[in-house]
Amino acid sequence: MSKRTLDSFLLPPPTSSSSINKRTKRDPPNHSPAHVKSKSNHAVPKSSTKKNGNGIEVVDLDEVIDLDTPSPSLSGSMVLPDGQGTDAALPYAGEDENGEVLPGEGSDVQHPGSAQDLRHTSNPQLPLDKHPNYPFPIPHLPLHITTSISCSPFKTPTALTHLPHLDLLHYEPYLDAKTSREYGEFLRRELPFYRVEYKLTRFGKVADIKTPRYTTVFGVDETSRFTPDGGLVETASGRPIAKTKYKTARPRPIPTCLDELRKVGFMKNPSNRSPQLTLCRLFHLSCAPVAQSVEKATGTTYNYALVNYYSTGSDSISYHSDDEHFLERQPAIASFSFLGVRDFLMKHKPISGAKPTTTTTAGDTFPSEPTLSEISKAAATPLKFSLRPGTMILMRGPTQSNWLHSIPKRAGDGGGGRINITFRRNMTPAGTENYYKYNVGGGGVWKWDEARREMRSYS
Ligand SMILES: O=C(O)CCC(=O)C(=O)O
Ligand SMILES: [Fe+2]
Repeated sequence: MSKRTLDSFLLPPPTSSSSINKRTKRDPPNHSPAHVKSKSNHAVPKSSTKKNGNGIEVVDLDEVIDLDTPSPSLSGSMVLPDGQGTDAALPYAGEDENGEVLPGEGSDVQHPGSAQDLRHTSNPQLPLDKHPNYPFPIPHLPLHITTSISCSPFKTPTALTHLPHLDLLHYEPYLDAKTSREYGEFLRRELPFYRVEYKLTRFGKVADIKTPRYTTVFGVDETSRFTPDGGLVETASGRPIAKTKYKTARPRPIPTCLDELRKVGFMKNPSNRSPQLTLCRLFHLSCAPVAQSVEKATGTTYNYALVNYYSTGSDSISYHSDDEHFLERQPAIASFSFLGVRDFLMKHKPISGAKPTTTTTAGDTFPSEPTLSEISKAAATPLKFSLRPGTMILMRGPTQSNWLHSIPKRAGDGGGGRINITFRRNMTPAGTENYYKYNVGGGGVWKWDEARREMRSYS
């Protein structure tokens, strides 16, 4: 989420329909996998519509989506990535600020969190990465998790296109239960998280915003994409980026992150600006296998991964849409859930004005052009998904520009904490700034304490 998306929640939605449903040359060449089960043009069964505690009608999609679809046989239908079998994680020691590889052994690093020996998380065949200015060993994603991810998706997705401007693939699940649990635990245990605070000026008043969840982000830059070997970056070919100010495809410095690291003593040598590369490495090792799998499954490329951790039921994200100008025109956003189960609500933005034409990415057409009353119904009747571990939702086509989504607060511990990763394709430097500002930005540094099973503050 970003300030802009928060604004788009607080402000009345745009009334012009001119920005809706026009496909441009920049749109990704989405394809619909042949095995997608379509729920397009099907009315939602009445029995799935219930009133929630506030008397608002909610369509419970768990009763609409067929959860019992047999999985593709792992020998017959698995999606094998190119180069499968070559482990994503190679021995690596970090880099200096010029991108030179640093020696991996002999570091005299003192670990503020040294009680945590993270060795068990690593692929036993590979040495741990270290970096003199980052206090934790940099683990490799265990090989069995990488291998299992490369055999995903585990189930065929259901396409939901039965409501105006909705174009969504629902993988229930995308990763099998064991892989989901181990991967979710790996991400929670190994990634640095932030509790971002920022000021928001609205109508002349400045509000102090405290983001009600833990966040972290990994991106390469807007000209690049994840690489199969978990290495640094590879410039995307054939995609001209107008006015890019970056000459080389390298991870960006993350000044706010560096300041935080310095403040809390993560950096022993402040003149060395390399920790961000180390963190990029960590993210790359963690996320690249999933990014590659989902690129293959959905025919879209990604260059950013945003991670949310909802530690209790009080952590949440309010209604917003991810339709910022720095994403592609009709962005495809792949959203994964791990560990605790939380509700995901979606509702159509209230639209006034001319009727838009609707064609879904899957090529289906809404049976008739949606009427204003169909749109208002979709705006007044939220859809509810229970996001279970391993689930993936791909929101694409006109969905982001027309629908809002949220993870509401709920009583209790939020299922023991939930991890969410969204993969996105950022097109401009402004997107990079935005992502780092609102997902790393100001506010404290946190890391999971495995012994106490809670987030630990390093601020
Ligand atoms: O946690 C989720 O499933 C949603 C996260 C989200 O909407 C976002 O990060 O923009
Ligand atoms: Fe979102």
